[in-house]
Amino acid sequence: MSIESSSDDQYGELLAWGASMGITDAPLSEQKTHGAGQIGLSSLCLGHCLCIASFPAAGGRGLAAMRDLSEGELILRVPGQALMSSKTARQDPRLKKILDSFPALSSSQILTIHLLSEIAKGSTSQWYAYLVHLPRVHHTLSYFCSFEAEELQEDDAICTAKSAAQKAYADWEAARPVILKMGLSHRFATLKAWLWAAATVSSRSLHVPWDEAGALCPIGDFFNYAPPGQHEANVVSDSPHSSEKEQQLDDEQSGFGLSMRERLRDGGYDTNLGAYCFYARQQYKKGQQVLLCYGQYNDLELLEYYGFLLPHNPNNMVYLLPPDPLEFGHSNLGASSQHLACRTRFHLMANGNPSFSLLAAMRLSAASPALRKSHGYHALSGQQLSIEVDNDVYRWLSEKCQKLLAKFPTISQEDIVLVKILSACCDSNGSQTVSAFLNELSKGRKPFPDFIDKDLLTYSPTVLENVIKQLLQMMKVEGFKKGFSDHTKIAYAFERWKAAIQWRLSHKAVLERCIQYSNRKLLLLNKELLDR
Ligand SMILES: C[S@@+](CC[C@H](N)C(=O)[O-])C[C@H]1O[C@@H](n2cnc3c(N)ncnc32)[C@H](O)[C@@H]1O
Repeated sequence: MSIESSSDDQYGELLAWGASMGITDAPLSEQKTHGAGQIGLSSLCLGHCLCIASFPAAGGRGLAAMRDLSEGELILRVPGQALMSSKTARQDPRLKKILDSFPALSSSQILTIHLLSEIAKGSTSQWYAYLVHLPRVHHTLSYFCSFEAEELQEDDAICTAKSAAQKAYADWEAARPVILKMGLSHRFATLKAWLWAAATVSSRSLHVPWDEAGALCPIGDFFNYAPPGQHEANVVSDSPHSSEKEQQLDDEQSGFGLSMRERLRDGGYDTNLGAYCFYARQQYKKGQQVLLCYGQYNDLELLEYYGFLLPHNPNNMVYLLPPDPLEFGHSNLGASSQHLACRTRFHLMANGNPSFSLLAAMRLSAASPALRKSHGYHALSGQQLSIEVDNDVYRWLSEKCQKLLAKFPTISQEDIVLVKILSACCDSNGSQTVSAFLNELSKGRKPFPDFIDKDLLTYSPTVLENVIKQLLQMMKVEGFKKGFSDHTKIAYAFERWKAAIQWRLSHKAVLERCIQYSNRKLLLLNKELLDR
């Protein structure tokens, strides 16, 4: 972690602007009221308990604790007047007039247009000091080209990625007349500008009660993400008993849906204070990164809305439809059970265990009609119906996951090697080295230059051959060759490709864990049968 001190030139203007807007990390007791706005004591908005810092392994730029922070402490306030939302969009009389003649635009479209219009104003925008520090690049699913979407390798995920790109395109087409009517220069009306602005809104807006698109929150949007259940992520093991807490989360989520997400957020707009308030979700030591929970997301959602993946996401899941009773040679479920099937969510959790609802549905499907009628309620309360039924359930589950894994065009080892190569390419400073490597590959030579980890050679020749095939296939992708000499373009394309591979790897890992879990269950069940 490197702390970029608050007086650092790079953020000096932003921090001074923040203070002038009333943004502050000072305690409420140190707050002074000055005219209509609330101004912090300092000329800079950070420095009491937070500072901007760099965390290359956990989100890049973020906020660090400048002193020990205690759980629940109020650590940052961003007054309503500093936020950018559809409300402030309508405070611009020109934009308001045009927006009024396009009533079909969604809140997100309005916020995206507002962002583009403020950027077009340059230094005359009231948010200028904030806007110049927005990231230039995003890797959300809306940026994925068809090749990158297909590289997710799983039908639902591919469909999600393609839909995200299509939706971004459709949103742009509908918003373009507004942008043109605003008289913004052509570069603000391009699809490229739209994708960037929409991804900025998606990855940085925070929930506000008055608008479903949320609001852009200067300084508050420097917090990087930690998922709810982070602690469980650290203890995820393949032990069948490690899932109790996750099971609880799963059950609670099924029961309360969105309200669970609400509770897990550690910041929110406080109408009494008229400010977005952020609280420390745990104790932090001086220098530690202070994180925010944006909500509960699985890996695909993180990629879709925020453009990144966590190394271990305790909330990842693989959706899995339960078997039809016919697969066990039984008649169909009755109407009430079918109702259950429609209502509940079936998935494997990050540790590979089936969710409560999936297990219940599998047990009902595997039970004979007579057992289902007499003891079906046991399944609905999470209990075993019989050893034989569980035996069928876990055999089905293990085989199902093996079949799903076999459908993927690459195996996990190949994905791991590809990720290593792509990471090395992205991390390598020398664009020439990367280009030279790709050139050699395209000529049929298969070198592994120095910047690529030598331990790759410990993988089997078949794995390496398949990896080379994948790299060559990617190089044929339209548009890639055009950007061949542009290292930045290649690096971005590699980042997205790497994210797609990492996504499928974590998806496969859940299936692999489920196979191990089911097989362990089968061993235990067989032992129970023998002991009987
Ligand atoms: C609200 S911004 C957080 C601040 C951001 N790092 C910045 O430099 O402005 C959200 C974005 O930060 C990155 N990010 C946040 N948390 C992350 C994490 N735990 N790991 C990797 N990237 C993360 C993602 O790119 C995400 O879209």
